Amino acid sequence: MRTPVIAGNWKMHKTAAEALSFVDEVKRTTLPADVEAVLCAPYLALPALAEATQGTDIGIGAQNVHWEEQGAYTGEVSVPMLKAAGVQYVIIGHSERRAYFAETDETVNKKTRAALDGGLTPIVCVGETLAEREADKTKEVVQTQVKAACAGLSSAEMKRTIIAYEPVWAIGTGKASTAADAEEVCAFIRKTVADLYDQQVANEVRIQYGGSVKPENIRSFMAEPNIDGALVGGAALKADSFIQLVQAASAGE
Ligand SMILES: O=C(CO)COP(=O)(O)O
Repeated sequence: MRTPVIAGNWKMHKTAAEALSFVDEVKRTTLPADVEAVLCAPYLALPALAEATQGTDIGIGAQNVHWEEQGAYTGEVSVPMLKAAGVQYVIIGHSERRAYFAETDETVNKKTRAALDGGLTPIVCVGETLAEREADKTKEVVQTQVKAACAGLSSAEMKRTIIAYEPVWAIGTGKASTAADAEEVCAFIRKTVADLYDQQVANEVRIQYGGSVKPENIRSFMAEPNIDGALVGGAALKADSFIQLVQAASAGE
């Protein structure tokens, strides 16, 4: 069975010191062993977080990465740099990066390729805007994004890739998708992977839902067969809320 992944995306929140006090609080509880818990922090907090979580089951992720290993790319950070800092995951192609920082399906693919080559687990974000949903284009948009992001990946690489379905209209709005609607799209993403690879690969790929997930609604998403966890923004900024989200994703709940 697929291990659920609950990943907090802190976006542009928390200094290194604030990140450390969050982790101190999380470390005071025992998190369920059947859930992968990940914190995706701003670059500057990553080395401290990686050190503070050594010997725990908490994974650490970045929120972006460049596809080259090094070079004249002012302001960028590479996969080997993240690896050296103790990072294991990286969010790629978040809708905020697509909208504000000109990320395209092509750069998302290059970053996914680089992450996998360098031994990081990519969390690739896909999702439609409100206008696209209203124009009944959700599946078309998501399929195009998944196909582009995963172009050229081997079956083994695809299995290591996490896909996060994040409808743009649900992010930070307090208006989460219904669990049924999210399930429909996540099932469609799994079918897209099955068509691109085979059913076995599709069965192993983890697909998260993201967009206004909170402790109060996470159980409804986790109850769906094709939703394997969540990518969480606002509700992952407080340790007690993050702990509740991870606990709610456990089969023991
Ligand atoms: O963008 C998100 C996670 O990547 C979702 O953010 P919110 O949980 O704040 O809606």
